[in-house]
Amino acid sequence: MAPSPAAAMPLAAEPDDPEVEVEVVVVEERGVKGGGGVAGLDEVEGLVVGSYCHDVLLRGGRAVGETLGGAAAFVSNVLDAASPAGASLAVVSKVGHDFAYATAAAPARHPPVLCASPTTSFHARFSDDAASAHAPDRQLRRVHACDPIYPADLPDRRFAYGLAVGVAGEVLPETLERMIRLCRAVLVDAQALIRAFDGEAKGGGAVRHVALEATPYARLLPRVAFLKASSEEAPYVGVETARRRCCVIVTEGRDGCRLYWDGGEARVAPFPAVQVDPTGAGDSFLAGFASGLLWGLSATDAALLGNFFGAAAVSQVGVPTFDPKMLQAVKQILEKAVKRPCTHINGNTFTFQRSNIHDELHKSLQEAAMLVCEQKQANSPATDNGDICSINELTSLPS
Ligand SMILES: Nc1ncnc2c1ncn2[C@@H]1O[C@H](COP(=O)(O)OP(=O)(O)O)[C@@H](O)[C@H]1O
Ligand SMILES: O=P([O-])([O-])O[C@@H]1[C@@H](O)[C@H](O)[C@@H](O)[C@H](O)[C@@H]1O
Repeated sequence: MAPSPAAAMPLAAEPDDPEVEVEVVVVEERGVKGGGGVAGLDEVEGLVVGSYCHDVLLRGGRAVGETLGGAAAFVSNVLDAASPAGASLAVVSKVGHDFAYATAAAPARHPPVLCASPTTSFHARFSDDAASAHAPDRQLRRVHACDPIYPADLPDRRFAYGLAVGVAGEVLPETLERMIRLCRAVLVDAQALIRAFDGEAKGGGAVRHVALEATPYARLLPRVAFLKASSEEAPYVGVETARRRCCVIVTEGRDGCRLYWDGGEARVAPFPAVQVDPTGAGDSFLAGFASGLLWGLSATDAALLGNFFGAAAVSQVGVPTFDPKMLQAVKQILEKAVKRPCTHINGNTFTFQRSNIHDELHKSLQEAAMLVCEQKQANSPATDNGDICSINELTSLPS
């Protein structure tokens, strides 16, 4: 792939931070030496920080499903499936002794820390009348909150990249700061930063948003590489201010996404999906995007992979199971598209612009997306992804 010409942005390291300087050397030594995987990766390790949770899906006042949730579950599911060979993952997540999904694929691969407090749990109430792709289609209520993740909970080693993906306020500002010190590049989901929880007394706290600028996270933005927000969250992020500090990606449901960086922006087209449950779309988007960077794509091209996995997520209830044929097809497409054995996460800069393979990549991934739709049509509604109870009304969740 030809390198994108203009906009490039230094990684989020503080030049006078000795810890970060050491990391730059270590990661470059480990990362670009050839031979590892398709994209030339050799032991590139990522760090995912955020807790698994219990999700209860409600419609018309009654529970229609209970599933494993938490961005860490959706994110590790996609990264494990879509990263190039040679990339590995450490997940720092906390749950209580009541955690119901220890044997589900993501937590079994990346076991959480057990705490005395109960597992974080959310009730997601779906409305029947989501007027547009950007309308809030669910109301979230945090019913239980597990312990926060403290800086001391993070492994004491360096990572090529990190994803801060809290859902219930568990990624503390000091934890994000520690991630920034440990990881060469940090990608953040805005929902980890701007959620507040009303009236925690009975029935848990309704999720609302606060302005990012008013939070202790704001000062860390210049050291963050990418900040992802849904269109509902974007006004609280303040895109015009934030884009001067890091690259901001706004996801727009079935319309795809937009990237905003200092000096440019791009719209990235979506993929077809038969939506049965929108939960986890944003999480899966962010992980698809990160895996695109790992493959060596520019940010705008990597967002295609974000849109692809966002679309795949809405096609299933809970954490999706990917068809191996579909995954193989995606990897073949990327192997063909990415000629250069490097990853932008390992380089000195990110590039943002759409490359000359963008449209071709979209077309090829669209064919792979059709495999997801076919898989969806072939499968019975109940999925084997650790659901407590299977849902018989899948298609009645709003699309
Ligand atoms: N109905 C859909 N059809 C196709 N892609 C979708 C659909 N819904 C979501 N996506 C993909 O998932 C991404 C994240 O979805 P979005 O609804 O914006 O986030 P969130 O789950 O955080 O609210 C979108 O940018 C898009 O790529
Ligand atoms: O749907 P999405 O915005 O990508 O992410 C969701 C979170 O917003 C929600 O709090 C959590 O309970 C879900 O399991 C999922 O992680």
